[in-house]
Amino acid sequence: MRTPLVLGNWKQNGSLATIADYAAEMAKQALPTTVEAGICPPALYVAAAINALKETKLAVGSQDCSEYSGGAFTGEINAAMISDMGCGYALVGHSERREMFGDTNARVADKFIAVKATDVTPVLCIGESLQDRESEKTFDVVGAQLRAVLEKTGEEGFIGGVIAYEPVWAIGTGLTASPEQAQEVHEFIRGVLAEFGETLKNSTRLLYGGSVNKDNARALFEKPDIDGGLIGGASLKVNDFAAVIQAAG
Ligand SMILES: O=C(CO)COP(=O)(O)O
Repeated sequence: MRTPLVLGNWKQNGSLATIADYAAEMAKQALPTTVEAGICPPALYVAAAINALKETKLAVGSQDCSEYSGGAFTGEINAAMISDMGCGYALVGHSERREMFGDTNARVADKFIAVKATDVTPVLCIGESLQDRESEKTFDVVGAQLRAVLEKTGEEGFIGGVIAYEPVWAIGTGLTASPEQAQEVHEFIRGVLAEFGETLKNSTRLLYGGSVNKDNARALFEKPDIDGGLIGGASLKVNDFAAVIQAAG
């Protein structure tokens, strides 16, 4: 049995004031006890978010993690620091990092391994572009992104990690993959995991991300290989995010 997981990725949004309001409103929401949930605010606000969300069910995560363990890497934050602050999760390989900040498959694998070496759960983000999908390369691209990590970690080194499938064409566009399109790729991902071990295949939680909102979440989460979501825009509004978490229960 895989516990559903819903994470909000705030990207470069939020402030001390919005975090305080958000936490106060979230504390009033009845969230299902059967769902794990959290938000990933900008790194600078992790401490404030952890403190503000104490009275809620929400954990806090990091949006990225350095592949290096420490030293002269200006601007970077390592896995030990993310753990030290009390984060439950760290995203690695988000498409915005891959596209705009040069995160290659090899670097993302090293980031995953760095997070996995701590008590923080790594969330490996993978997904194809519109061009990939139109040229029928979805499985090639997603498979290569996933294998780049699995070939370095093996089953043992991956177990406990989470995968978020986020088709790039569905991120922030309002174009959601249909539940059938998402399920098809999730089933493919589980097939790749099976090449590395049955336990890995059965235990790994697979999240869908890309324009998930309170209206489309339930149909996506009902699919057999979709174990929750990674939510961008809709995670910034308490009522919307709470409804998405409820849809996973
Ligand atoms: O990139 C995403 C989450 O990481 C998805 O963003 P949206 O939900 O805003 O499309």
